[in-house]
Amino acid sequence: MKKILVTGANGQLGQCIQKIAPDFEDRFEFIFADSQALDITDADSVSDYFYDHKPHFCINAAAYTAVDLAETESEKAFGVNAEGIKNLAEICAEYKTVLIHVSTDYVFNGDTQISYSEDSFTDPQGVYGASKLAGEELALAANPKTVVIRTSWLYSEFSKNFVKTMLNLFRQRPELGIVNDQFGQPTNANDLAEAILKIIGTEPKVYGVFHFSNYPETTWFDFAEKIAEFAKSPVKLNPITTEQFPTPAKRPVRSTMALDKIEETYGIEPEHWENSLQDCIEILTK
Ligand SMILES: NC(=O)C1=CN([C@@H]2O[C@H](COP(=O)(O)OP(=O)(O)OC[C@H]3O[C@@H](n4cnc5c(N)ncnc54)[C@H](OP(=O)(O)O)[C@@H]3O)[C@@H](O)[C@H]2O)C=CC1
Ligand SMILES: Cc1cn([C@H]2C[C@H](O)[C@@H](COP(=O)(O)OP(=O)(O)O[C@H]3O[C@@H](C)C(=O)[C@@H](O)[C@H]3O)O2)c(=O)[nH]c1=O
Repeated sequence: MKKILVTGANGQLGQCIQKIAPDFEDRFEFIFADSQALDITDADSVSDYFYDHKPHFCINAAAYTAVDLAETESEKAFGVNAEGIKNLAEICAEYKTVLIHVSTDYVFNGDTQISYSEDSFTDPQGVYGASKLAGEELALAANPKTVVIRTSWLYSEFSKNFVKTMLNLFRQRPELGIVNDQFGQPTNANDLAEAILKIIGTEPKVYGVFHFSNYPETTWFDFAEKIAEFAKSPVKLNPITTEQFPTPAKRPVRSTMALDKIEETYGIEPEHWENSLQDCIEILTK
């Protein structure tokens, strides 16, 4: 039976993969490694882990994802998101392991009128995005069998994310200002987990960069409005500008990604973000 190693297994995406793994256990053996079991920045541990387990596939769900904190923790962000990925990709190349690595829409500068394709110009606006871009490049250079999946605005019932932050704030505050001039595509991490396992299930032969998210684009404000509606919250939301909500890291104004390549190559059809959001809110509010 082929083995799938999942790094960063206790993060948001890692937990979504753990949730659906039983559906695939007739075909694959899963090895879930959290940051304690396997620190991807420790090259010797990564090497020992691969020697012990010899996975056929490695899903890298390990990452440094604190967008604002990264501005003052650049070394840490690059340590995990670039050096850590290089360690994984190099060992994957040695064992002929397919690496499925997850990246972000924050590799783009957001200054666009059309959706970004996989080969669009990258120009990250902050340290997090720059570290993720470095990770993509290192992974693709070190291991020819690498699939990089860029996704955006990830949320789920697990870990920390915008949807859970909003639900918490709705309980604490009668009124909130939410930026309405940043556009992107929210993505339920459960849908991403399904997409990744679908790619693995087809024994991937096409490598490189792919985009995956829910669709179509929206703003953080409209996203928050839907969260409030589905959660039946009485909170009052006010649309504000980016200038009215200053943050240490600059976010892209419009990071909407085109999704046709993953559909044409792997038959993965994106879900409307409102449907996927509703599923998540049902779980979080029941
Ligand atoms: N969250 C989002 O909105 C988006 C995320 N992405 C990308 O999707 C992927 C998954 O993100 P998500 O699940 O939300 O991230 P999380 O922050 O929820 O999870 C990341 C996991 O990585 C682990 N980790 C951190 N450092 C190391 C390390 N050195 N070795 C091993 N594990 C480590 C963390 O463990 P611990 O907590 O113990 O440190 C944590 O469990 C990431 O690549 C991210 O960049 C892309 C777009 C949007
Ligand atoms: C909490 C809050 C945020 N905002 C704004 C700030 C920001 O522009 C936007 C999103 O805020 P957050 O900080 O929650 O999201 P952020 O950490 O920027 O989310 C990003 O995470 C990384 C990991 C990714 O890869 C990206 O795809 C994206 O999902 O909402 C408000 O306007 N009002 C609020 O009350």
